[in-house]
Amino acid sequence: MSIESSVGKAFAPGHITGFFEIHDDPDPRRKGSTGCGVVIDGGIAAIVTPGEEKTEISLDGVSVNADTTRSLIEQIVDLPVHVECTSSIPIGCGFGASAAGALSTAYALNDAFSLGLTSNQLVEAVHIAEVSNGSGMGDVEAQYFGGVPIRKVPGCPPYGVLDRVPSPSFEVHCIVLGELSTGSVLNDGGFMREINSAGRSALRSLLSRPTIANFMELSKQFTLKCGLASDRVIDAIEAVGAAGGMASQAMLGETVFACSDGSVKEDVLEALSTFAEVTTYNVTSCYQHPG
Ligand SMILES: Nc1ncnc2c1ncn2[C@@H]1O[C@H](COP(=O)(O)OP(=O)(O)O)[C@@H](O)[C@H]1O
Ligand SMILES: CC(C)(COP(=O)(O)O)[C@@H](O)C(=O)O
Repeated sequence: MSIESSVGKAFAPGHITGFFEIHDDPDPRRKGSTGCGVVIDGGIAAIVTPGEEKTEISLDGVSVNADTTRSLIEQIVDLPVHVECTSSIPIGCGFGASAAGALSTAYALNDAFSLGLTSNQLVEAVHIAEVSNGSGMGDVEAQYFGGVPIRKVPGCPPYGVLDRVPSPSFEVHCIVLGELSTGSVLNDGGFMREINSAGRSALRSLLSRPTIANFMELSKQFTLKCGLASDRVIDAIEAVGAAGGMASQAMLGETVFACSDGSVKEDVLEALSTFAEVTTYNVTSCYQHPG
């Protein structure tokens, strides 16, 4: 395919982190987070074409800086490109949008320009872009792994080690109450001490009982311990609990995510909808119930 006619298209899913711990390292490939979250069917789609004088990125039709995506592009191509992103997740609200935007762009560039890179190589480039911009620490590994990824060892392949909470597909219901900048939290030493100690003990407990119910409970305890939750986030989490469901804060966002047994789903949706509009996503996981 000639450069003039190259078009690449790809989609990458969002990832909601329930709890995490940051591990520093001078090597960006080894720096990252451990923790657990859910990969959802909403995410970011990218269409890539050759650019003219300079690289241009748009998000839902508006021209954006998109520093993480820009650093990713600079690592894998040396010509200007045009990237059109379309998002079905909120940006800056704990859905891993920066990683989803860069990962979909990476796949689309690989396709458009026949770069011949493997998935692991693309994930590595996105991971380096995320870590060096401070926009995420482990979302991209989770997004490429799918389901309910447990990040046991930080970093991109071959350093990071992942596993999954085994579960059939299920729904998560989300409300967004505001934005929270990932960078500002990661740079706050006070928050990070609480986060790291709470994240470490949550991972240990999850590995001794890897179920969705335990993941939700540990995520809630993490939220309460690390001191990031606003009163409204805590009120919404409690309202879901009172309706018979389980909820926690999406890290790092002013967002609440919830799941429930089918029997109380309507009550959980009603409780959440008193705070904000509810969006439901699907989490595809390891296996199906036989019926
Ligand atoms: N391709 C992209 N699509 C959407 N947002 C992107 C993209 N690349 C970088 N970003 C940036 O990512 C930032 C949001 O990331 P962050 O604050 O980590 O929140 P989250 O990842 O939870 O959405 C936004 O400022 C946005 O401009
Ligand atoms: C929690 C966070 C550090 C940030 O997540 P987000 O705000 O969604 O980019 C994530 O990247 C992780 O490593 O778990």
